[in-house]
Amino acid sequence: MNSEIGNGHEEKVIGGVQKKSGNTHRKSLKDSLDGELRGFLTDEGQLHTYDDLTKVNPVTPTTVLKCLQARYRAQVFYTHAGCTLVALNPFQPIPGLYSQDVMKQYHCAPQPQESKPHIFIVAEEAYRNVQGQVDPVNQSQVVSGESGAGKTWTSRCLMRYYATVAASSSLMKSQNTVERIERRVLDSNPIMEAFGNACTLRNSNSSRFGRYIQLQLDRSQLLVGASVQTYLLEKTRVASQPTNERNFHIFYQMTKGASGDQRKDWKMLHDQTFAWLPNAEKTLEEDCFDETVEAMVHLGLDAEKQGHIFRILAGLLHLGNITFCSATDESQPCDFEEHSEDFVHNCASLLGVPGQELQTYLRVQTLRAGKQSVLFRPCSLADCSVRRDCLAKVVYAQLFEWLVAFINNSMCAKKSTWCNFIGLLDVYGFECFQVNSLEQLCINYANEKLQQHFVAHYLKAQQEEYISEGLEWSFVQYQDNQGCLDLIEGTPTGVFSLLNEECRLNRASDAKQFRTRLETELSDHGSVSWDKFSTLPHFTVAHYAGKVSYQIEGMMEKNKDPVPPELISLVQKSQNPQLHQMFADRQAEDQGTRGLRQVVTVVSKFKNSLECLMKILHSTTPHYIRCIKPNAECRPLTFKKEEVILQLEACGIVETIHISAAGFPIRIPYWSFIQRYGLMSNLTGVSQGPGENGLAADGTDALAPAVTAVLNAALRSHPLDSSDDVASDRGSALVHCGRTKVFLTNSMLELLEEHRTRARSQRAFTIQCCWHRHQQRRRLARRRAAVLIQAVVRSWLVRRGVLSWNQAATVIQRSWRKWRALMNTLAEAELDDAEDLPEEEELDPILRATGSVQLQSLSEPVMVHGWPMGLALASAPTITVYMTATGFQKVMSALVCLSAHHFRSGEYQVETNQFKQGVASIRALPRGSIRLHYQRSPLLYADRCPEHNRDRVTGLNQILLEGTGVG
Ligand SMILES: Nc1ncnc2c1ncn2[C@@H]1O[C@H](COP(=O)(O)OP(=O)(O)OP(=O)(O)O)[C@@H](O)[C@H]1O
Repeated sequence: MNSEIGNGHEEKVIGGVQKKSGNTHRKSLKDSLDGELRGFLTDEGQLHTYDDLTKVNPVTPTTVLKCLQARYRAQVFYTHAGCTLVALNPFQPIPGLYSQDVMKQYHCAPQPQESKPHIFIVAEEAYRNVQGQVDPVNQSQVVSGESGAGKTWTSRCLMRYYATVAASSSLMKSQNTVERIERRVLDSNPIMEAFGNACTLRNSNSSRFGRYIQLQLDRSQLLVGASVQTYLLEKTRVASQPTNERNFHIFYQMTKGASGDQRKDWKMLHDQTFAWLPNAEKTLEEDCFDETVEAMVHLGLDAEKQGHIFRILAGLLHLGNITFCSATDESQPCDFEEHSEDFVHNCASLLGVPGQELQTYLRVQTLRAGKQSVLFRPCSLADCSVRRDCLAKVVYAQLFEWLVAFINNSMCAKKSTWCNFIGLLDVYGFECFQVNSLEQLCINYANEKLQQHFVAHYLKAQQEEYISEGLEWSFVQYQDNQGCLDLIEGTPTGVFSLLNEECRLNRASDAKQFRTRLETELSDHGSVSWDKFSTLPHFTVAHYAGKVSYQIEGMMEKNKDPVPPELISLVQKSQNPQLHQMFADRQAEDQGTRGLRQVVTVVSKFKNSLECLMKILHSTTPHYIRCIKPNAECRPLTFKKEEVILQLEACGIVETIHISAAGFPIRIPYWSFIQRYGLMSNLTGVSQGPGENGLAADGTDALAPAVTAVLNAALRSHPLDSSDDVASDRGSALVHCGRTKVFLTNSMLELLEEHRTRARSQRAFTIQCCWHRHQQRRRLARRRAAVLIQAVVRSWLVRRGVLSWNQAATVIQRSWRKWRALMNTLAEAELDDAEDLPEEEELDPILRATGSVQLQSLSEPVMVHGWPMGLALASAPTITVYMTATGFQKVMSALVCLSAHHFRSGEYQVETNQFKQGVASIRALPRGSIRLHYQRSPLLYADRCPEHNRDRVTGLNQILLEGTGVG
């Protein structure tokens, strides 16, 4: 990246004009602090990270410039400067900087201003202001800067942003309308640029007109329409182009992009050259005919209308090739040069006007003598050229105006459908050339007006507010340009008034005479000066951005902008419907206005339209975007400090920075302050609305003590110095309490915010504790209630269970008793038949004691309880059974066991004599053998083994067998 610093001449002379770059700027650039201290205050390595120029430390033009340069080097092109956005032109497309995703990102951000500085922040801020309906709801964005700084580019980006944002938030129903309007708004750009832009020395796509675009939004902030207002088209360019510059793009587009048929129609041969198309060999990306035609189609300009328009333009090109030569007889009109005959003919044919009349009126002036008689006076050679140029200028200007009206018709919504608007003002920046004339005076006057608006909005408003709030603060002196404005627009002794007066006097204009008049009338004005030694009459105006010297010669003629009436009548006869329509309207207009005031001069027209614009601006919330051209050669990524600082001063950024940084940029009404920060000193009880609290006797808001308490609390939170308060030195440097507002520096605001965050987190903690306690209590109470309910239910269930068990037990007992009684009876009856059992004393005492049956195998005795005895028997080869039949159940068990084993075959031997019958009695014989007497038992169920599959030893049997070692 290149970086060039100027050599700091006392006075920089640009185009014969003294720019305010001398002492001031050199001082600005050298007002740097001592190197070590500067290094301590500002980390130069981090300069590119500063998003706001008012935050660099210390805020001087030098550091600001360095910051901008560092950011530019890091390819960061947008930086805030207080309420203004500074946009540096990269002079090369930056991928992804304006993509749809980036637009959506800014649109959806909760706090867009906290994102990286971007043109979309300004766009979104304006859009949200409309959404929030904060007064004044309508918004305007003033994009300014010198030629080539990027104003048109920025306006295009803003338009694309709104088209996207409005479309993205639209409902399906309105999608078509939004797309249609959005498309049309965007399509108006290529047309306006083709007809209104040209390649100049300073910018290859320079807008030669100013424009104010109004984007109309409905209640839901959808884009429903748009309108364009244009200012001061540089129509002289049609007929005369400054050296090395070009005509309007549309002419080159036509000659380069026309088809064979079109060329034929427009009478343009391939090798045809046109005097009004200099530098035609230069090919620019703006020479894109197809794009213009496509946009025309989208906007509703059909092929027929386009044909008429292009024929008019081609006619003008042929007109430019007409040249004159003096007639041999001086009383006769000038002659056409030889080659011009064809061009006159072509021109007449393309414009659809009678060829003969065109030839006449280009060279002859008609003078009315009374109502009837008309005199013809041949024009001088110079006048002939002037008349030719006049015709071209008036036709082109009228065509441009018609196009703008057509675009407006196709985009503008009905007044009933929109309620708010966002306006984009793209105006030419401050201009000063070698030779400056009426155009520059008008342009610089417009810039003065806008600067005043800026000053009124920001700088002046700040100062006035400080004063009205009783704030004692040494202000940075800003340049009030009211003096300069009075010089230009003042009545009756302003430049414009005197110029108009001169034009209305029906006499030949004399520059020297007018200069003397100006000098006499304006001698008291401090903003005008005269170079007594200059040969050319001129006057020098001290504009806010520097001194500009205006040449008086030709100014009056330009102001009158006379159009020979015979030429107007000629085009009114045109067979070209477009041309005819354009001038039919003009006639009505001219007649009406001329009736009221003899001459409507250029400056009075311009002044009126500017006043309307200023009225609109004053009724809206303004946003400022200052485009900066980092180098005059339009080289990518080249930053020239000297050129940038001039522009920063010219657009008032330096003043903005000073005021923002030195003063108290934040001001909050007392009531709002208490609302936000009252919690820091437990002032939450303050509930009055704004203004309800009234003012104290000295005009101070009655909330002042409360505010002071909050501020003191914040100031005393300083870890090192807790004795600070509002009145202390540190306090008064950070904050000031006005009559109704608190004025804060950024650092005080940060301190307050920090304090507030802490206070809020303390409150949040307390609330959380209370809430947890409350939750805990509720949980405990619920648990207790649940336990109680469970206890009651369980006891009820137990009671119910016990009751049913009791009943069941009673039933079982009863049944059991009944059954036992029955068994007893049966057993008794059975045992009555049995033979005598051995005496009790003969039994083994063990058997008697245990009540068990002992099965004596040959190897070892086996004790068997209950029915598994059968198995034991089965596994013993020879068995001797001793039984103590102390109970009937035991006997029955033995019976069951013994009855079971007979189903097993072969492995053991049991002596039975009644195999198929049940055991009727058991006898233990003295020799150790057992004798079983079977008979059918009435207790059939007792024979049954619980195991159905008697062949297998499973379950308890298995366990028992294992336990006893059987098997
Ligand atoms: N943000 C940008 N990114 C890339 N290139 C840019 C940007 N802004 C401007 N340019 C380049 O700078 C050129 C000049 O910009 P633009 O035409 O917008 O200037 P201007 O201020 O409107 O000039 P004028 O007053 O002469 O119309 C553009 O053609 C474009 O090439």
